[in-house]
Amino acid sequence: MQNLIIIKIGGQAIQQLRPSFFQQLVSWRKAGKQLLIVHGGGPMITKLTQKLQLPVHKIHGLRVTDSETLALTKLVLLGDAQPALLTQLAQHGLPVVGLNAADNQLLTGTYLNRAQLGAVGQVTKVNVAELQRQLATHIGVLAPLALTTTGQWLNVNADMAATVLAQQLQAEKLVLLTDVPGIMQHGAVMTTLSPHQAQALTQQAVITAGMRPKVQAAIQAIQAGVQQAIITDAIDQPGTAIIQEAVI
Ligand SMILES: Nc1ncnc2c1ncn2[C@@H]1O[C@H](COP(=O)(O)OP(=O)(O)O)[C@@H](O)[C@H]1O
Ligand SMILES: CC(=O)N[C@@H](CCC(=O)OP(=O)(O)O)C(=O)O
Repeated sequence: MQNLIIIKIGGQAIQQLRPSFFQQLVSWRKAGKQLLIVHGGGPMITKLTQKLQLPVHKIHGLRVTDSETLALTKLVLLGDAQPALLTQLAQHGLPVVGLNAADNQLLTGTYLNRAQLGAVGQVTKVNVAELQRQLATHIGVLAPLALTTTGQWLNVNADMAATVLAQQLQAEKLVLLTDVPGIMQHGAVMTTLSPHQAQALTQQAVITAGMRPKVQAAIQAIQAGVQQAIITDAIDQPGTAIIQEAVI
């Protein structure tokens, strides 16, 4: 889908969307773009987990998800984060549809490392035809959950889910909208980042925590043929563009 833009919105970012975000969506739609939003909700999941005095444990930005945490994750993503986003989009006159893995087997997944991470998954199959049908008329708002072939729910990092979708739907652009203006080094935003630089900065612990899966996801998208992958805090700001390694 050459005219498809996929936007991943982090949980923090959902709560601080600016008027320019909605204006950009309106103008993309006028220009004939199809839009799919993959939403996060990590901070809200953490808040509820802590409120219930359950442990929060992350490994390289991925939430270790036992059965209680999985139940809370589904509750927050489908009962709080997604409706919060749908309401804001609808208030700006945008046609939206809320989606999740269980709608016509939209996202199928497998466990990433069950022994270490519990019910954390990766998306292995996308029901492309169903998504194309929905996106022809609506802005899709999709939760980062997948279902195994035997019907087990999996918690998927939203950046990773957005990337697989960008690959499988052959999106022209992937925007990872977060709470920082881009990848920072020495207090400044890097305008571009290559896979080689990303590896070095991760080893030097400049890129840490939730930025790790985000950067890996953006690299994977570019390497799979998505033309643009951007990490930014505002949809109309350049942020950090992930670029292919220069050929010497
Ligand atoms: N080099 C870096 N540049 C910018 N942010 C970084 C960097 N390394 C780690 N981070 C952290 O990554 C966070 C973004 O990841 P995350 O909290 O998972 O966001 P989101 O919820 O939007 O997916 C930033 O708020 C910041 O704390
Ligand atoms: C496996 C895993 O870590 N899943 C994420 C899913 C939500 C998410 O990615 O939300 P943000 O984009 O707001 O961080 C989590 O449980 O936090």
